[in-house]
Amino acid sequence: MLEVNGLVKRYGDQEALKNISFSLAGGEVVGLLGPNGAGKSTTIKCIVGLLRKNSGDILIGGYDHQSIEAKKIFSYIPETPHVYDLLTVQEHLQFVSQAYYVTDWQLKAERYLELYDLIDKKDKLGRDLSKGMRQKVSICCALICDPQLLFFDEPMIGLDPKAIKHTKMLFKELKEDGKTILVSTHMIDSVESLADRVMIMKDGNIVGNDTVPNLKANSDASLEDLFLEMTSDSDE
Ligand SMILES: Nc1ncnc2c1ncn2[C@@H]1O[C@H](COP(=O)(O)OP(=O)(O)OP(=O)(O)O)[C@@H](O)[C@H]1O
Repeated sequence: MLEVNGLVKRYGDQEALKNISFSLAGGEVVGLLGPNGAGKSTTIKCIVGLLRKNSGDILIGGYDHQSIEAKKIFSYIPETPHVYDLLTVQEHLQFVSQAYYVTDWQLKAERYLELYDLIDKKDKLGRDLSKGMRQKVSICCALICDPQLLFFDEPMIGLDPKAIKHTKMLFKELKEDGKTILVSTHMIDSVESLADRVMIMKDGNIVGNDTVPNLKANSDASLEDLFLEMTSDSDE
């Protein structure tokens, strides 16, 4: 479903991604972990085409990631949600649905709006939404087009406990439906319970890429301890 080969991204002189390669099979849920500045958001932004890569190949569903065919397959939930100031919550869902030719969007919209306590906010304009509400709208817009592949960049940030609970539930549902998910997060516990595999980044490299049981093999350490060990600087 996703193939990343030799991805390099530089910001000026700084090499934020140092030739990384990985793939996601269809139906896999993969957690992307790493300390602040490790390169998680840069990786996701390069894949979804928001940042121009310096080199490397990225294929989504076998298509170049910049192609329309690839863009039909995935949704992206950014770290910082962007909404349209002058569209209401309901209009966001209608707009995305029409762009993606979703026919039964009203029913789906109702379900997601209800799940995220947005029913009574559906006529509120984007510019009047709180950060958490914007994040909820962003998630609802991504889900309504029923993508095969989803990229979540720290989806829980800004959400209230109820929304976090429902988002975890949605992850389970998406996994059961065979969706492929790459989720960047600092919530190690959630990754441990939901992800088939974990990729750990440090300084623009992938320093760990395996299932949680394999990463833990021959060790009594928790995933959190392993993460801290793999991402520590040797002089610490
Ligand atoms: N627009 C930018 N211009 C210059 N450098 C950038 C830019 N965006 C990110 N970087 C740098 O690239 C590196 C990777 O940043 P990135 O945002 O991908 O990390 P991250 O793993 O997502 O971090 P966090 O957990 O804090 O969100 C960091 O050193 C960061 O300072």
